[in-house]
Amino acid sequence: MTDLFRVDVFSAKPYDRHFLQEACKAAGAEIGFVFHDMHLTADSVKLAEGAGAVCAFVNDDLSAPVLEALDTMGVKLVALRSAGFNNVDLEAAAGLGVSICRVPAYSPHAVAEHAVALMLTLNRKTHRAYNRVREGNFALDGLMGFDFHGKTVGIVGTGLIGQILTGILTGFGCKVIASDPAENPACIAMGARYVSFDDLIAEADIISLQCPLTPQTRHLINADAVSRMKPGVMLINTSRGAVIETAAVIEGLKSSRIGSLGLDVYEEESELFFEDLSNTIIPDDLFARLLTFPNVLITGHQGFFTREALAAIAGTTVANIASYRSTGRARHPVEVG
Ligand SMILES: NC(=O)c1ccc[n+]([C@@H]2O[C@H](COP(=O)([O-])OP(=O)(O)OC[C@H]3O[C@@H](n4cnc5c(N)ncnc54)[C@H](O)[C@@H]3O)[C@@H](O)[C@H]2O)c1
Repeated sequence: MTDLFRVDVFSAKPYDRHFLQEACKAAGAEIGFVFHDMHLTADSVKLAEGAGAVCAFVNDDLSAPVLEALDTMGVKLVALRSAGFNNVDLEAAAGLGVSICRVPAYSPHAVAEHAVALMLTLNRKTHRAYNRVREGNFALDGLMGFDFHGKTVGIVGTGLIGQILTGILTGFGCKVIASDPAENPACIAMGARYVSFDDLIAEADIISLQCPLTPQTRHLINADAVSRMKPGVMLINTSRGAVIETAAVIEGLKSSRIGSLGLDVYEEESELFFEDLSNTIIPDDLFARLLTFPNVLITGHQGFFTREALAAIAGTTVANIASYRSTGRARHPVEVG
């Protein structure tokens, strides 16, 4: 056997194993993956002893203590299988000389289409209709929706995903307004109008969050923002959980200021998502409260979960690692600033 570069993959699900091994084979990369089901944490990091790199996902802990432990073990590369990198202490990584890389784009279509799935389901209540019809209940009471055509959709963050979402929604005949510190000409060309965040939340019938989690966007949707939204607004979050302050949207739902809420991400999701907890008691009371609302639809961070996206994530991850091995620099590094 040739000299394989050992990469320890944390939070590894069967689909991660499959797609990473396929990508490795396709690229002819000399990588030996070691898969761990558990998250990367200050406790589990010791499993990476002897590895050349670790490969991590959205709920893995890459805070300073974990990075220091990796550095002490001689692990100098963290390959993220995600676009977002809010779970990494970049300053600490830079100080230690631990390289971080990510998958900047895999399938923005996957996430944009999932946001639309949440919107359409909440609006036309197909999740409730499915159950009713199976029980022989063909009554329509409570299932009334509205036409998307002509409605104003506010997209917060018009990068790769926000741009695809703009195209889909303008195709529906929606008016798209957007807020983003960097205007995207492709969105303007499709008819989007840039406004301030304050104007967006006041004008939109549907608000969709597509920005990264940063210190500026943490709890962007707080009690004050909710109080300035249109009564009955639909709020969709497929970005990162902590862009929304959960307690504030619960109050917004109770007062009916928020008419419906679709979440693919949740601020405390690392304790919940990606695991089968159906035989356990969920200790998170805010999450449990969200589940009681008929107008709330939650999916467990599955926006990225398409065949095309998983193949692209694995392909870019393998390319990042191979490039780091041959040149000392990953193909898509994440750097401070
Ligand atoms: N649910 C999922 O499975 C899933 C999958 C992939 C990505 N995501 C999330 O979606 C986010 C967006 O992904 P992307 O590929 O479109 O990223 P991107 O970097 O292409 O676009 C992000 C956009 O947000 C803008 N932005 C930054 N700060 C902002 C602010 N304060 N207000 C408004 N806009 C702001 C940026 O200027 C940029 O245009 C990722 O950061 C990630 O957190 C979720």
